[in-house]
Amino acid sequence: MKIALLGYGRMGKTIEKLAQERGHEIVKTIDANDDYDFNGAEVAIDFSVPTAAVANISACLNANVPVVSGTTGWLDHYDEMVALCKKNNGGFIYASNFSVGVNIFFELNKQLAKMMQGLKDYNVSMTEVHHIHKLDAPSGTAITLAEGILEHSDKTDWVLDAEENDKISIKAEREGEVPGTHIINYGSQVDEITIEHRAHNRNGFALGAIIAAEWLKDKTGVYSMKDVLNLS
Ligand SMILES: NC(=O)C1=CN([C@@H]2O[C@H](COP(=O)(O)OP(=O)(O)OC[C@H]3O[C@@H](n4cnc5c(N)ncnc54)[C@H](OP(=O)(O)O)[C@@H]3O)[C@@H](O)[C@H]2O)C=CC1
Ligand SMILES: O=C(O)C1=N[C@H](C(=O)O)C[C@H](O)C1
Repeated sequence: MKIALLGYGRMGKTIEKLAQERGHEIVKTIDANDDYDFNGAEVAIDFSVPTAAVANISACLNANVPVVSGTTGWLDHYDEMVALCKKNNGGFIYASNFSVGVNIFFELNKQLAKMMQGLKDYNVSMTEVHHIHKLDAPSGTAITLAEGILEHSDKTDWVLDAEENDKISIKAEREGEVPGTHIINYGSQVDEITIEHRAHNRNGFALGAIIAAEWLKDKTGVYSMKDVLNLS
């Protein structure tokens, strides 16, 4: 498969290595100020920066190149990208986290939220820990986890680095080179329940994005990682 990489940083380089090991060819890498010549790419993978994602995804869809995006921090514009994909009859997948482990954790989180619904003695909160270079907070994964809890909770929203009774408090910590840790806690006066996902490196995110690209290559439509992994 011929792949174009938008964003050639930590994730772009990890994806390049794993994609080549799977027999794929990186035909183009696009960083800031590079032109959008996709050089015959059959699929594009965008792991860039929050301010570039919309332009990058639009350029792919306008060039009829199916696009997998893992960039976080731009989701206010998600509906616009969905509309553009549909208008162009293109292919598009966004996921806040492409690792198989986190996608299972997303489902576990929803199941736990369902079980805790109505148990007023417990208060839910979340902590995410990432490397000091990360531009956005809270992480995209933390937002997806919060949305999963909100589906089964009396909480009305999430709030970053603050405590409000009717909101899920998300604490964002930045520490060294941590690849990504997400912790959900239900605490009461008598005990607490904690679930945690800890990435050991970036390979899980990268492999998931490549699997998504292999899956999307000949498809049109807007999909999620749940479709790719066939999670019920
Ligand atoms: N969904 C998921 O599974 C995961 C998502 N992410 C997300 O992916 C994104 C990238 O993460 P990471 O690789 O660690 O970040 P990096 O900062 O290492 O890489 C980002 C790259 O994008 C480049 N860039 C800047 N502007 C543009 C532009 N206009 N077009 C194309 N590229 C551009 C940067 O270049 P320069 O340095 O020259 O500015 C840099 O090379 C983040 O949003 C992160 O949150 C990360 C891991 C997993
Ligand atoms: O910036 C990162 O590194 C990561 N970003 C994603 C996010 O914001 O959730 C996924 C992963 O946690 C690593």
